Amino acid sequence: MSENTTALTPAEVAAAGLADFTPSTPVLVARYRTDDFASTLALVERIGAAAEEANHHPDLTLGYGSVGVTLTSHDVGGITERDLAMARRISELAAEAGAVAAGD
Ligand SMILES: C[C@H](O)[C@H](O)[C@H]1CNC2=NC(N)=NC(=O)C2=N1
Repeated sequence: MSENTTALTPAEVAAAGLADFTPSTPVLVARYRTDDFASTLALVERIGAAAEEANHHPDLTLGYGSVGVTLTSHDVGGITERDLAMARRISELAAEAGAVAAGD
């Protein structure tokens, strides 16, 4: 396999000594389509309440007919069980709201 199709390990990336670039932390991402801004805002409100209850917060991108969700555990710089649990909860809330996950 050529060197252009082999995934580098984090150590190999670090050893590259790149000047302006750093590896990003692993994240979970989802995108949900909604009917309009008001329904997106209502879903964001419910996601926010769940995040406050769990004390584990996603990054959200709110749009007219969609919301983007990114989950990672900032304190450890990676994906933890907290992210998996919040992803499951957000999927439940989106389904209850009739929001459709991109790719579905
Ligand atoms: C002080 C507070 O408990 C921490 O900052 C919590 C808040 N919500 C959080 N959310 C996420 N995604 N990662 C964290 O590490 C985190 N830490």
